[in-house]
Amino acid sequence: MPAMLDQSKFDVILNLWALRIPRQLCKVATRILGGYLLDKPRIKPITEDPTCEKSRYMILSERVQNYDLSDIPNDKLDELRELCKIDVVPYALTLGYPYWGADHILKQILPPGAEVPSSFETIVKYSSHIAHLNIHDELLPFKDVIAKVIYDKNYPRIKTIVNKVGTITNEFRVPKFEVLAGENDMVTEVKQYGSTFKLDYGLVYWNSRLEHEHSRLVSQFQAGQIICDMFAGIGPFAIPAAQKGCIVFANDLNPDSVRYLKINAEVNKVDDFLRPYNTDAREFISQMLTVPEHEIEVNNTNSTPESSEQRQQDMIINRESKSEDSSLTVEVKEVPDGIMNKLESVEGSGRNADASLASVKRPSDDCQAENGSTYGTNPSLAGRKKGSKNKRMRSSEAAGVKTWEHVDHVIMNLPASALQFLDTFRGRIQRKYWKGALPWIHCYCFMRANETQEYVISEAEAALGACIQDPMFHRVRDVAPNKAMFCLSFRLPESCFCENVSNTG
Ligand SMILES: C[S@@+](CC[C@H](N)C(=O)[O-])C[C@H]1O[C@@H](n2cnc3c(N)ncnc32)[C@H](O)[C@@H]1O
Repeated sequence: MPAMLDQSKFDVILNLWALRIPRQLCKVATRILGGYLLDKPRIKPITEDPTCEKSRYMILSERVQNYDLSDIPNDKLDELRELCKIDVVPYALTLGYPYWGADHILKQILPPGAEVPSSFETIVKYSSHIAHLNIHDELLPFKDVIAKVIYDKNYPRIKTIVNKVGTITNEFRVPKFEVLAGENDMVTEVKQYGSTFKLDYGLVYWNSRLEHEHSRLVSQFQAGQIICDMFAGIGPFAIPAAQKGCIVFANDLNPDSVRYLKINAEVNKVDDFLRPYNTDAREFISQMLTVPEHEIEVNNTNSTPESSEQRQQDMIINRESKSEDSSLTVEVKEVPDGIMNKLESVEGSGRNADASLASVKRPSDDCQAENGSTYGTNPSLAGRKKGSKNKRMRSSEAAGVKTWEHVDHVIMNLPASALQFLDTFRGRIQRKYWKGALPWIHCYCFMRANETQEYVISEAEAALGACIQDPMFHRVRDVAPNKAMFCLSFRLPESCFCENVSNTG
């Protein structure tokens, strides 16, 4: 319900002077009176003359206080008198509710000293938006009037005003909202860089303030790499990664998030590059990294252990059968050149560890040949060629990918508890089947003012049961005065291979 607001309370009446000037001379008179005309935002100093069609009122500024215009220099008045007869009239200007900004009005409504809710998160909805307020407890009695003012002052850009109710306690990280003003419609559409996201703001997690972080992390991925997103939400990492040509396995426990994730994959035309899952993150990683029974059987019937030559042969056969199956095709975007970052340069050193794969053609090999730099680590996708414009591919890129053989990056954006999920990697990967370097883990976490990076690393190491080499911290944003969100990136330690740990979970 719209709050009652006596708008006349905000009227301020300015008693000014105006000059009645023939309409056709207003332009010249404006030049002469420069600095002495009314100068207020959104108010025109030239207005209708209610008594005559052929003339206009030129409203003088507050500094002109006298009827005899003695506040205006004589040379200006002389010039004006040469132009026409000067006719001075009193002019009362009312600055009312429509004139004032939300900040000015709220300052008058709220108790003295109260912090005026000046900023709010805006969720874009084509041309209109949802404004998400975070009204502090002491201002809750004023929530309706605050919402009404913000609505009035931002309509039609903003069509719905919501306030977060209570703290987020549910595992899906979805805040509870109450609609305070405007349409009760939480389904919206957001654009971030080149991606479009549909979502129901009342059912799924969304935070526009992470836009830069989504883009920062995805900028470190290369086309053809395999990405696992354990807490994908509606896809703000997964969709842009797939748009870049990565093969993305994206999971979320919230069925509504997964519903929108699928919609967004379609909207952005990347459903061939993204496979959605709706399960617990531990179960998801288990599915991704555990070698399936049938693979083990196939492997056991062949000579055991599989030789590196056989593995290479398998991959070449895989690749050939992929390219033969061209009945369903999609177009693949060209991969931008010249992307080389810190992660990749570190990656280059680890990748060569698996020399047995050296002769298998990889996307990275193509890059190497062209740039002399080393990208990517994805033997499963051998044959995807950087820069091969409009190359015809199988319709589902994710279909043939064996994630227990290789994953390049794992994203863990559940800052409140992601560190505790790291135990799921303990002894999960079988060295015998794994190809190339171990994945990069990007684990989001909160750090309070009294906590240190060393503390966070010790938590991560305790969960992993392994020592982390060269951890990298990136400060994402401050979430409270004493609390910041970080991204901890590191290469999964070799000691996480299942042969090395007792807990093979
Ligand atoms: C902080 S949000 C991040 C969403 C998205 N990655 C983003 O950056 O906007 C965390 C997500 O994890 C999901 N989630 C919470 N617990 C989970 C679990 N045990 N397994 C899988 N997903 C979970 C929530 O539903 C939520 O969508």
